[in-house]
Amino acid sequence: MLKKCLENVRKNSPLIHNITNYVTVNDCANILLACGASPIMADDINEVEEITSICNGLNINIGTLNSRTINSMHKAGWMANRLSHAVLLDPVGVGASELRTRTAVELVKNIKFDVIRGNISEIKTLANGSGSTRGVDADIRDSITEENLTEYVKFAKQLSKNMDAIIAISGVIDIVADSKDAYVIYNGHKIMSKITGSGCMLSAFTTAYLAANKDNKLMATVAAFCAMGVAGEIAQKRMSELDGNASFRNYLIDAIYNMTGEQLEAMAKYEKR
Ligand SMILES: Nc1ncnc2c1ncn2[C@@H]1O[C@H](COP(=O)(O)OP(=O)(O)O)[C@@H](O)[C@H]1O
Ligand SMILES: Cc1ncsc1CCOP(=O)(O)O
Ligand SMILES: [Mg+2]
Repeated sequence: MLKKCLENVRKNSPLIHNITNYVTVNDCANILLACGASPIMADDINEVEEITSICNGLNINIGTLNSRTINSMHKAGWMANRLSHAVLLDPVGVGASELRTRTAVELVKNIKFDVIRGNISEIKTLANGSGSTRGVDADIRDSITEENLTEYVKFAKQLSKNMDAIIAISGVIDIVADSKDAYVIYNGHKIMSKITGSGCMLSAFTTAYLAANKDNKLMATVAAFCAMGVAGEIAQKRMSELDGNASFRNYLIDAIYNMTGEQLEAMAKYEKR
């Protein structure tokens, strides 16, 4: 199943429209190319509907939100919904400011998202309308552990029901859930939290998996999460003595570029809950 999802991305080569932040925009473009998809970044109100129309998926990321792009996000989301394209929200830093929180809540209200992908603090904040935050990073006190996993799985399923979207939570342990089923993913490496953009890349990448696997969006999301975690493990193993987070970022993209379906199946560590 994971293999098929990966291969469908290479076969279908979906074009992904990204309205995203200016911090990690280049990494998002490169991870999409690495997996066999194509990126286009566009956020001007006068072109977003046209751009979305020629694409297969839309990735909305509020990382460097500004008043101009909020309207573009709504317009693009509306068009993507109308065309039944895959649509994903990454509520980066929601809770850090009133503008981010209000915008994320409004987006969820007005756009039908297939997947909402964030770290645990972002997802908790979105669920409650407020919450603890460390800017764009998760608050350590929110971490998903073996002890609270059952509780978080229940939370993710309930939130999926409330928001009518797959809830995809990343961190040391990842949870991907719809209202009925949840998958827990154990791949990844702690150095992934030492680069900016691992979450943004995962969101862009997941949008490509959704666009290429429209008949099973839950497993498409699980496959994307496993693949990103596996890539993190491969990239970390490749590091030598003088390598740091900059090399790791490149190795991560390389690992996605070179990943085979067989490798993904062999290295993926996930279970149904
Ligand atoms: N400590 C960790 N151990 C293993 N994987 C991690 C760790 N931290 C982050 N990851 C992985 O990094 C990717 C991005 O997740 P995360 O850091 O939660 O996103 P964000 O950058 O949006 O906060 C995911 O694939 C996640 O599984
Ligand atoms: C640092 C930063 N500031 C605004 S957006 C952004 C990038 C966040 O990327 P990620 O969520 O993938 O760590
Ligand atoms: Mg993030």
